[in-house]
Amino acid sequence: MNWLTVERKEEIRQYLSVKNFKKIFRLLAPYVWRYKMSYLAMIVMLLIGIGVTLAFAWFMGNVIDAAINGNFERLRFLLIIGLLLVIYQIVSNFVWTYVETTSMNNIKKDLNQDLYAHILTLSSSDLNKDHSGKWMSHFTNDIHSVNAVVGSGLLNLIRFPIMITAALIYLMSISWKLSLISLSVAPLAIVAGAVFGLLLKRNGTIIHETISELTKKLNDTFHGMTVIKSFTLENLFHNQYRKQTEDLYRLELKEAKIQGTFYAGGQAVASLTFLASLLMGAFFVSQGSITAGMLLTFVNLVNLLVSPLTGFAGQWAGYQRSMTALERVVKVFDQTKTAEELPFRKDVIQISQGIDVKNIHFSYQEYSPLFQDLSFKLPAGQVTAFVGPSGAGKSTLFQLIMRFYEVNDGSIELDGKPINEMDVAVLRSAISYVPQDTFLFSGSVEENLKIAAPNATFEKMVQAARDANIHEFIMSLPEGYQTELGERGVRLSGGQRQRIAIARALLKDAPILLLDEATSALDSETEMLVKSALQRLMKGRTTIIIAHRLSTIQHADQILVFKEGQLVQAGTHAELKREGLYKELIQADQFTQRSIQRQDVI
Ligand SMILES: Nc1ncnc2c1ncn2[C@@H]1O[C@H](COP(=O)(O)OP(=O)(O)OP(=O)(O)O)[C@@H](O)[C@H]1O
Repeated sequence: MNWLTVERKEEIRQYLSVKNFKKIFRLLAPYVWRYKMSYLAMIVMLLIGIGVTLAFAWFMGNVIDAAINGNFERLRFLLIIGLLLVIYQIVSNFVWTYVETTSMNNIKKDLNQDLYAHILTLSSSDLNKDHSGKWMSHFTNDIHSVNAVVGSGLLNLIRFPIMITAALIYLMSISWKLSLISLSVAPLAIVAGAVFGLLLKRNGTIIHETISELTKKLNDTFHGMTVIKSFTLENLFHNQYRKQTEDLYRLELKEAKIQGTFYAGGQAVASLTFLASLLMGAFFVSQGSITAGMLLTFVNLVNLLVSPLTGFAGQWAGYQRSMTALERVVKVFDQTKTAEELPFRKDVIQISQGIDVKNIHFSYQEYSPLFQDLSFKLPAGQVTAFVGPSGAGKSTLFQLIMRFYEVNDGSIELDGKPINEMDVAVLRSAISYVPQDTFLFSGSVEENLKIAAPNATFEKMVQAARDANIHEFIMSLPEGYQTELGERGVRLSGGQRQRIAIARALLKDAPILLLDEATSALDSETEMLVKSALQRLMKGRTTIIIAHRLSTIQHADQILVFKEGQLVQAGTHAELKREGLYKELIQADQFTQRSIQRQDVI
């Protein structure tokens, strides 16, 4: 059989397997358990509901028989029963919808919060492995599958077998011969259902992947809008997006076709079975083996039996499709957390000796080591500058000092204590990081500054802004410190953002300062404002600067020159300027050279 390729066999094996259940139920069990009373209520309602459905079949048959026999006493009794059944159904429909919706939303809310928290504790290397659009799609897409997996989908998977068994027993008690004839379609229904189920699952999995790709594209579009516009990529992006949405449309259409065929087929099977049972039943009635009422009960029961039979495979397929989405969520939870609890701000510690980088080895990818046996010291209270060509590893050293990544071997010590033995929150509370380009959150200027010290007084915050030379600018904004920043608010220039970052660092008042000097040149006035703000910030702190413009670091206590992960020179500007890579770097920067020469003369 050619069509039964290895991949197909694997696909069928996965479709029939319940192995994935374990993983997903292990993830969801605690959430379900949290709302156990709701589940208990739903299972009780489900069982009563099956009883009520069967009772309706019984009710109709009995009404007919009582009417034929002119038994009005019994009809009155049956009327009361009928009314009670209807009232129960109305009430239970309401209660069911309410209980199911609240428990599902509660579970989704809890899972959402835990997923968010888990992602916040993942290591930078794990986070960088996936596109941010993919991370987003776990929230916007995958998590909603919870409904199908532990909501109505799961309850239907419980309901159907019970319903089938109960209806079958009831049918047999009326007429086993008629039951066997009616059931002859069952194997066909099961096989057809299974095939359609597999098709639905396959298509559904691709739909989830396509949605994830679409989210990635949208994310890239919004983050890269400037690049898109400056390279006039609008048309190209639109074409790519159009293709992706058309692919999604085709897949949804295919799903609709499979589902339509499946439901129509199920309907045909159910109708044919109904007709066959009715005709055979009529014959049995004419023979006097069953009453007309029993026939009515019987055909109703056949319906109750066949629809779950044909529907079961569809449910199974939908279930598996949702499981595929949740599997992606499980994979996120399977990634090791870097901390048991979410780090929170700790009191700032003081440092006396400084940072000692001892024989560290580090690589992002196993096959290309970046640092091998690298050692140097960063004395407390001194200014150290990292210089070197692009890709030398300067930013990576910042990442290692802040423990965004862990060293593979060797250690980085703070006051003699390896940082990987320190509470990461304590370590990071001791460091102010001023990046090249500061991220501003949606919110006011005040909120953006106070992320560094939420309890700081307004006066202290204003003082920090003054020291960062940004207060005047903030006051010129329409609502001063209450002006909205971020995507929907005021946009700041590079120099202004940098001074906001400096104000944040001043407010945080940490003993270690990691400063990634902006690469883009600022105009001379702004540069002066930034420089004087930085002077104030660096005072009394153990400072490490990644220097892109060498003119700024001539007064550094030590300069470390890196090349391809190796420390090639170390010393002061005066010691290093006449030789080696440092000299080459100075020569490469004509502007810097001139400015240094001028100062040398002075
Ligand atoms: N997240 C990452 N995953 C894999 N490799 C990385 C990652 N970040 C940096 N690298 C690689 O590590 C090396 C050092 O990069 P790093 O950013 O530390 O250099 P740098 O000296 O700061 O350069 P620049 O001055 O251009 O910022 C480079 O080869 C870079 O490609």
